[in-house]
Amino acid sequence: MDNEAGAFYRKLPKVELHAHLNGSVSVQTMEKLISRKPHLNIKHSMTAIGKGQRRTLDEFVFLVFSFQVATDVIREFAADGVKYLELRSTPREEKNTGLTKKSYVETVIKAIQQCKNEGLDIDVRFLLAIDRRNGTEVAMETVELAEEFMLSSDGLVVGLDLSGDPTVGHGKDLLPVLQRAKNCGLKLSLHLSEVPSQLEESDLLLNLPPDRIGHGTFLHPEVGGSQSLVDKVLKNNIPLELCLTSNVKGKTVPSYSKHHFKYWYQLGHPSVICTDDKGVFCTDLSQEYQLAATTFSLSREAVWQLSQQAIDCIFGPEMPLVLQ
Ligand SMILES: CNc1ncnc2c1ncn2[C@@H]1O[C@H](COP(=O)(O)O)[C@@H](O)[C@H]1O
Ligand SMILES: [Zn+2]
Repeated sequence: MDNEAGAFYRKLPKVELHAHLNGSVSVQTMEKLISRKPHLNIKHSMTAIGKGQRRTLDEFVFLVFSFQVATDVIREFAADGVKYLELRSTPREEKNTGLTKKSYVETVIKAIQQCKNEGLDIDVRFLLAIDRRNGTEVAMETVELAEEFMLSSDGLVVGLDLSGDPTVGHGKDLLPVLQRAKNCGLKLSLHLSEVPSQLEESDLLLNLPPDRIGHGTFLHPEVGGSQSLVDKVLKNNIPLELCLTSNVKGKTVPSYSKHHFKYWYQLGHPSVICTDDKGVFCTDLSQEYQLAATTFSLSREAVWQLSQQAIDCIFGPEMPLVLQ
């Protein structure tokens, strides 16, 4: 990376709207936990994400050290010039240790507050994630938890994410749960058409409509989607969260130049550059902006506008700061 350009992207004030907490844990954090807690015999574990084995922190270790892990992740985003961050994570529990889903959410909230108290120049909000692999009942529990925290977290919990293996389950089973969440004021960001041939599911979920779309890789006709799906997205002006490295490394997109960023950006549709899993995919938001700029020949002015436009897509009630 050329230094002057690298500095520009790092200094650029940025908004990150699609970051899974566990997938955002850096190798440095993993190494730190390993060296500080040798008795725990912590190892990196390999997790299948997309079509490959990726390095993530062991689930048990992640849960036990979730406070340190979350503060590290937030500090790293802040150091990368991210001024507003929405983290998403699946509430998890560990019966043997008494860690509950509720205490997990509280821990992440405490980490957010700790970073605020330290005076870090970043505003953080939290989306609870529904893992589609866990079925409708768990999804409903997650919505109830999100409702509870929306009222008790001083506005830190703002919505829900739908994620997990996109080939498992069908969105139609989750419609009532998602509708309920929407009715009570939770914002919805849904992983949609992350893999091909999900036209029916995407169509149903777009009728909600969601407040933002994660990936939307296969919505447009050129890749087997349809014009009517595109029209729904445009009509409802639903922003897309686009993660270049994640999609190329996850092999849902053949190359950077074929990334669907081009399609939506050319339409003038709100397209927000995001990292997805910065730890897993060894990237950061500056790098993603730089990749988008070099791949699609964006001027610095255009890059600036791209990062400014992301402010209109946040779930927080208002942008408490002016990006400048
Ligand atoms: C690469 N594309 C992706 N597609 C779908 N779901 C993904 C994902 N990347 C991550 N996750 C979801 O995020 C969880 C990890 O973060 P948390 O443990 O919840 O913090 C994964 O288990 C998966 O459900
Ligand atoms: Zn994702």
